[in-house]
Amino acid sequence: NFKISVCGFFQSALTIDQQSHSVSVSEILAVQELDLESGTKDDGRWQKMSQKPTEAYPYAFTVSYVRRARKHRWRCTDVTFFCPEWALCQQWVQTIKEQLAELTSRPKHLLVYINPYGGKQQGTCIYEQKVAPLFARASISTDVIVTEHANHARDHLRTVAELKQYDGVVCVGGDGMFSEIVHGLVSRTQKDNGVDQNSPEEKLVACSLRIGIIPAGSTDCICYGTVGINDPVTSALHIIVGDSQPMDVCSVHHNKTFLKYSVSLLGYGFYGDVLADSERKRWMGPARYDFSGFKTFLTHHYYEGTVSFQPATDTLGTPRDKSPCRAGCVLTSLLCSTPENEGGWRVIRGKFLAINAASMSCACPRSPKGLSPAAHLADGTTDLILVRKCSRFNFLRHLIRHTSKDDQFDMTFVEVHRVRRFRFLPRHCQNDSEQDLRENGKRLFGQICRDHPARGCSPAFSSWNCDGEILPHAAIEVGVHCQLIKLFARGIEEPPVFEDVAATCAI
Ligand SMILES: Nc1ncnc2c1ncn2[C@@H]1O[C@H](COP(=O)(O)OP(=O)(O)OP(=O)(O)O)[C@@H](O)[C@H]1O
Ligand SMILES: CCCCCCCCCCCCC/C=C/[C@@H](O)[C@H](CO)NC(=O)CCCCC
Ligand SMILES: [Ca+2]
Repeated sequence: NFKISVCGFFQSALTIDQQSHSVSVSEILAVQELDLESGTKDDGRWQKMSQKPTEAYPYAFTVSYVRRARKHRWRCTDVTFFCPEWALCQQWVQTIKEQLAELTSRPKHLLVYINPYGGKQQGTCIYEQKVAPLFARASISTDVIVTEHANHARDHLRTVAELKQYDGVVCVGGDGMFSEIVHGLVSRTQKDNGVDQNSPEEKLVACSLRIGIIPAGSTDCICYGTVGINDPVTSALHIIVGDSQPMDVCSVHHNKTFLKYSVSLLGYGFYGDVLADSERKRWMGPARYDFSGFKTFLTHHYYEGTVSFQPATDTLGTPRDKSPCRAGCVLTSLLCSTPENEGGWRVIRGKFLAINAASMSCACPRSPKGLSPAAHLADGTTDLILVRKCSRFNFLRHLIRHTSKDDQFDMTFVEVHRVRRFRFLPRHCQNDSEQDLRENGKRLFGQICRDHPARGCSPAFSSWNCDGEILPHAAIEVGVHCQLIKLFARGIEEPPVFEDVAATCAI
């Protein structure tokens, strides 16, 4: 009354409850023979088995595999098989091990950076309790570094010898920590390949090491937008199975000098001001964004300037599409190529409450569909969202739509363009040589305005929020580098089919 076959995938028909269940080998995490003589397993999990060996079936092995749970969560589940013969048991264990060994995309050795101060300051605890045991079970070895200061991970990656010994880099933290890893890896790759990051037109060399994110931050929007949930166990399992998700990276330059890379949001005006205010309230933890968001909404500052951009006319999608980027997305599977007919530049001058460039959806627990719901992770474009000066009431309507099904772009004062490159020049910055002088003066004026808000007084300059970090200049040039990095992720899977599986079965 049972059948097991291996034909590209491992299949078992369970005798219990007459249920049948198949698990792809690619989603098996580990196989372990049970030591029945001592009556227990190395890690004590023996107690959890719902059925003990019988005289007829005295040998057993356990397969750990990925089970899909609610809301894109993955969990590690064990199933124990009992065998009548020792040799049969051995044969199964060996066969499964051989099949697993053929999965060459799985990492064996990882470099892990933990930010102990990100989010709710739980990074170390999350890694030790939830992630390290899973890596150990999957026989992944690690070198772990708990960071001691900001940019520790970035600078270590830039200089560490023998980076090639690793199959990937893992960061335990939030978007800021991920950004450090991106800067470290991208800079290192350009240095190793003799590429000058200061040239905005330069084609950058893609990084070969994949990056894993164990979410332990405040927003975790990169993790949320590439996995579908900010859950440490889910992310650890995506790393173990060796998923790979390419991602675009924007380079930001000022005056032909490299400033920063951005993977999620470049936001001037509203999101820049929220961030600038919230940085002074880090002690509040993730709640600082709600506080500063509310405060910034009330101040209702607008900023004048000129946005120039190169529309991505040759792409298959638009920012108003109804279908979001999901696992197996066709735009992501296309190879990046330099468009043959790069379109001309468009120029828009105006007064803006917000200028946002979203290279991915920027979905996060605060806004499950994100700033640009149809943005793609790896299509070589960013969605440029311009929110013109409008009433507080209308801006509130726009913001609230980020949290509902309504279209936040379907408003007269909002426009959105899918672009490959853009520039921003704040008003009063007429030429580059004058720029810094003017910026410093206006920044001072802006600060006075901020500190003593008066009716009709809006500061001349905001700041750019670059993936959660403030940029030192308002005038910037941005270019998208298609699929410059790869993550241990697969994009957000479509809603899973629920499965129930009994924990024990017989061969
Ligand atoms: N040991 C450390 N001490 C102080 N700061 C650190 C340390 N390690 C990393 N950092 C910095 O802390 C900043 C914030 O960290 P992280 O991104 O992990 O959390 P977060 O800001 O709470 O979350 P999010 O970025 O998702 O909003 C990062 O920019 C990083 O450079
Ligand atoms: C009245 C209800 C209004 C609700 C409006 C909700 C709109 C939320 C949109 C969320 C956009 C998140 C963009 C992500 C940016 C990250 O790169 C960055 C680093 O973590 N986070 C922030 O800057 C933190 C920025 C946090 C902003 C709130
Ligand atoms: Ca993109």
